[in-house]
Amino acid sequence: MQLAELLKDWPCTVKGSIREEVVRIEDSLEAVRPGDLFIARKGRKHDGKKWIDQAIERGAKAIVVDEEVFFDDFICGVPLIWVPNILQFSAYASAKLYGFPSEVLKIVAITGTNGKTTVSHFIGQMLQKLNKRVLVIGTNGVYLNGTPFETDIEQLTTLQPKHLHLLFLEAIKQNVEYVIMEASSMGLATYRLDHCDIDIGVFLNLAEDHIEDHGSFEQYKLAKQRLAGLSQKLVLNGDDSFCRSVGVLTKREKCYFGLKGRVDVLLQALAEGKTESTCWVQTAQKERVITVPFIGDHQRANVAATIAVLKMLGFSFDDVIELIPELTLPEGRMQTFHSKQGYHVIVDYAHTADALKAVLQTVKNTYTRNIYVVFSCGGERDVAKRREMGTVASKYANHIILTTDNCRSENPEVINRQIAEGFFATQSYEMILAREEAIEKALRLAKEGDIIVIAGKGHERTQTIGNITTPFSDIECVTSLLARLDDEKSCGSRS
Ligand SMILES: CC(=O)N[C@H]1[C@@H](OP(=O)(O)OP(=O)(O)OC[C@H]2O[C@@H](n3ccc(=O)[nH]c3=O)[C@H](O)[C@@H]2O)O[C@H](CO)[C@@H](O)[C@@H]1O[C@H](C)C(=O)N[C@@H](C)C(=O)N[C@H](CCC(=O)O)C(=O)O
Ligand SMILES: Nc1ncnc2c1ncn2[C@@H]1O[C@H](COP(=O)(O)OP(=O)(O)OP(=O)(O)O)[C@@H](O)[C@H]1O
Repeated sequence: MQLAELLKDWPCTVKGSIREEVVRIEDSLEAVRPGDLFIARKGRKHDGKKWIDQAIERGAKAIVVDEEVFFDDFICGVPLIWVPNILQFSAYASAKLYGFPSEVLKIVAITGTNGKTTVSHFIGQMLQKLNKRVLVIGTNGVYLNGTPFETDIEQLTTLQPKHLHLLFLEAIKQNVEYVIMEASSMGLATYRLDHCDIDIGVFLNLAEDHIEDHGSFEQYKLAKQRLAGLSQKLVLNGDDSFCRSVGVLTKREKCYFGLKGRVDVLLQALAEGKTESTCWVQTAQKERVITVPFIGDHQRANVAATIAVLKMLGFSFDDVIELIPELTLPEGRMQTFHSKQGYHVIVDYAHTADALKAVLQTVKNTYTRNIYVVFSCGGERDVAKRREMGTVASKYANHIILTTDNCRSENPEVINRQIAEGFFATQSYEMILAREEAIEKALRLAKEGDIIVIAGKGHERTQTIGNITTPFSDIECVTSLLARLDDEKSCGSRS
C-alpha cells in the first residue's frame, strides 16, 4: 500500500516521499524484511530509534518515530514519519495495511482477571461442535478447530497488532468464521485490540493483579474497561460489581450471566437437587438454569459466560445446552491425576489469590481428606499478591510445600518468605526449592483420599531461574512421578 493511502486519515508529519509502497509493519529489528514500514518505538527496555540505520539496511521502506524533537533533527535515506501515539498508530496501520480483516470475521474478545483461557476454549469447543470453523488465540497459544496452529509470532496472551491482523488474514484463508481471543489488560492498555472489529466483548471478573504493570488498580480497571468501547455487544458477569458497573456505563446491547443473581431460580434448582452444578444465564427475553459437568463455582461461572456468548452469537439455547456435557477444560486447568495408592493430584494454573481460592475452595467442598498445596510466586512482578496467596493457601491446606515458580532474577527463598508472611500461625509448611523434589515430597506424604494441588504453572513447559529458562512441566513431572511411585509401592507390597 502506498504511504499516502496508509497515512491519509491519521495525524502525522512526514519528511520524504509519501509515494513509497510498504508491504508489512514491523517494530522488531530482527524481523525486518524488504518493503517494511519500521516502527522505531521507545519501550520499557529499548529505544527502537537506535535500530533505524540497521532497519534501513535490512530493506525498511519508511520509518515511524514517536518523538517530535528527534524527528526535527534526524535525517535518513527513506521517508520519516512522526506520529503522536505510536502504539495507537501501529494498531491502526496494521489493521488498514492488511485491509481490516477483522470486519470479515465474527470476533469475541474476553477479558477478566481469571478464566479467560478457559472460557475461550469452551466457546471454541462449542462452535466446533456446531460445525463452525474457529480460531482461538490466547495464553495457551493459537488453535484452529481445537488443533494447535503453528506460528512463529511472539507468544503473548493478546497478540500485537502487527501479528494479529496477519493472523486474521490467514484465518480467512482457512475459511475460519469465528475468532475467540483473550483480551489481557496489558494488551488493552497498549492498544493492541484497537481497530479490531469486535462483535462481543466479555467481562468475566476483576481482582487485584498486574497492578505493578499498570501502576495502580484504577489504571488496571481502566485498561480492562477499554474493551467495552471496542465491542459492539457485551456479555457481563452479573455477580461481579466491576462487570455490572461496565454494564451501567454503556448503552450497548448486553447479556448477563452469573451464579448468585436470582435466589428464586437457585432455590428451584436446590429443590431439584442441582445446586452443585447450576448456573443462570439471563438475557432480555428469558432465563435458564443449566447443569454443568465441572466442580467449582468458578467453572460454573465460566460455563454460564460461554452459554451467554453463544446465545448472543445467535445460537439457540437448546442447541447450546445439549453440548455442555461434552465440554472439557483446557490443559493445566484442574487437570486431575489419580494415584493407584488412592490419592489425587490436581495441576492448576492458579497464580492469583482469587484463582487459588477458587480451586482450594472447590477441593475443600468436594473432598474430605488432607489437602497438600505445592506452589510459589513468579519473580519481578506483583509482590503484593504473595502474602495474599499465602493466606488463601493457609486457609485451606493441611500442609504447604513452598517451591520455585519462575523466580527470574529474585531469590525464591525471599519470595517464599513473603508468601509465608500470610500464613496463619499454626500453618504446617516446609520449603523445597527444586520444584520436582517438592512435588515428589507431596506425593510421598499423601495417603488414600488425600488431595495434592500443584498450583501456578498449569500448562507451562518452562521454568525461568535467573535469566535461564529450562524445560519443566508440572504435568510431565506428575505423570512420571506417579508411574515411579506407584511402581515402587507395588514392588514394595510384593516383596
Ligand atoms: C508491557 C508490554 O506489553 N511489553 C511488551 C513490549 O515491551 P516494550 O514496549 O517495553 O518494548 P521493549 O522490549 O523495550 O522494545 C522496544 C522496541 O524495540 C524493539 N526491539 C527490542 C529488543 C531487540 O532486541 N530488538 C528490537 O527490535 C521491540 O520490538 C520494540 O519495538 O513489546 C515487546 C516486544 O514486542 C514485548 O516483548 C513486551 O512484552 C513482554 C514479553 C511482556 O511480558 N508482556 C506482558 C506484560 C504482556 O503483555 N502480558 C499480557 C498478559 C498479562 C495480562 O493478563 O495482562 C499479554 O497479553 O501477553
Ligand atoms: N471464573 C474464574 N474465577 C476465578 N478463578 C478462575 C476462574 N476461571 C479459572 N480460574 C482459576 O484461574 C486459573 C487460570 O485460568 P485461565 O487460564 O482460564 O485464566 P486466564 O484469565 O486466562 O489467566 P491468565 O490471564 O493468567 O492467562 C485456573 O487455573 C483457575 O485456578
